[in-house]
Amino acid sequence: MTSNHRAGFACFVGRPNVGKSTLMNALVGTKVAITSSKPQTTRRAIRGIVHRPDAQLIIVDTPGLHRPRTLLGERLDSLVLSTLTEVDVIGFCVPANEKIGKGDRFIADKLGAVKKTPVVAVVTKCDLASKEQIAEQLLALSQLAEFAHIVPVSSESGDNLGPLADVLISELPESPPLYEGGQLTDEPEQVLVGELIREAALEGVRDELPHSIAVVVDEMLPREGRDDLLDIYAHMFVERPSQKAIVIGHKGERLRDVGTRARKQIEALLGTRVYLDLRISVAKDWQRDPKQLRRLGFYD
Ligand SMILES: Nc1nc2c(ncn2[C@@H]2O[C@H](COP(=O)(O)OP(=O)(O)OP(=O)(O)O)[C@@H](O)[C@H]2O)c(=O)[nH]1
Repeated sequence: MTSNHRAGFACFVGRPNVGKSTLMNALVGTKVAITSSKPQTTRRAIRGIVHRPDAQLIIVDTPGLHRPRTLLGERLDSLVLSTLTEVDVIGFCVPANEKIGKGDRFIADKLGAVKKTPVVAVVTKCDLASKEQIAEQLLALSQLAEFAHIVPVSSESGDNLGPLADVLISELPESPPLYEGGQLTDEPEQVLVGELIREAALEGVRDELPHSIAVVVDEMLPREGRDDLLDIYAHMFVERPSQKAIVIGHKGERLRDVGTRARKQIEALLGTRVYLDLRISVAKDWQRDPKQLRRLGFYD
């Protein structure tokens, strides 16, 4: 590995419907490569990873930025702001075919407060705008705030996605890859869902059981007759009965809590309501059994 390999986290913000999800998917491609993560990595839901020989760009989800009308809205906002300070670069998305409005200005103001994180303005949906419109939008953005870069793209045609990745990567710190490469999966969602459950289960007990929890997602299927609800059946494995007791907690309270937190993260990731059936079993000494390890999704 070369010494100037870069790796880090990016997130995309912007009004609803400006093309954030489409852009993230276009950058990452259809397949998501995730295997075991190294412990220092983010707690946020991972949308995908751009793997290149020279860099690893990890794109995380941000909860929506809203104009706060309620206290809850304000709390949500501070959550968003804390996410923004945890990433290495922020992509601020504005569509090429709509004039900059109040909503965009509100978000730009918020981003201005996140001094430490560089912001790249991304003009999305350029295939829907004329050259003049795109030029106007670039100018309007340059007058709106101080951006590290301004990049016009189209997720639809793929125009300029490579240069956008270059620019985002240029803002990442020098670092070896944070996630193991290799192992492409056809079931990225299933793998991601397993990661989210494991993260939720580890929260608060990381010191006691750092590497002793594995998660297998057995099945993910839409509830019959409903298109807005996904049933997920997952299994957590620990190595010993004493660890099972820790994860379950007093009267099952902790396990319920893990389920609720994981479910919320999964819903945010998949954009659908989720029913999560989460079981826990003891798989004796799974860490020492290579076959079990592979089955549980560990490739180290
Ligand atoms: N023509 C065109 N349409 C696009 C492009 N990017 C996104 N869209 C469309 O714009 C709409 C909104 O895109 P999303 O990616 O869902 O937008 P979003 O910002 O993630 O929306 P929220 O999840 O509501 O925040 C969808 O209908 C996309 O198909 C693009 O580059 N060109």
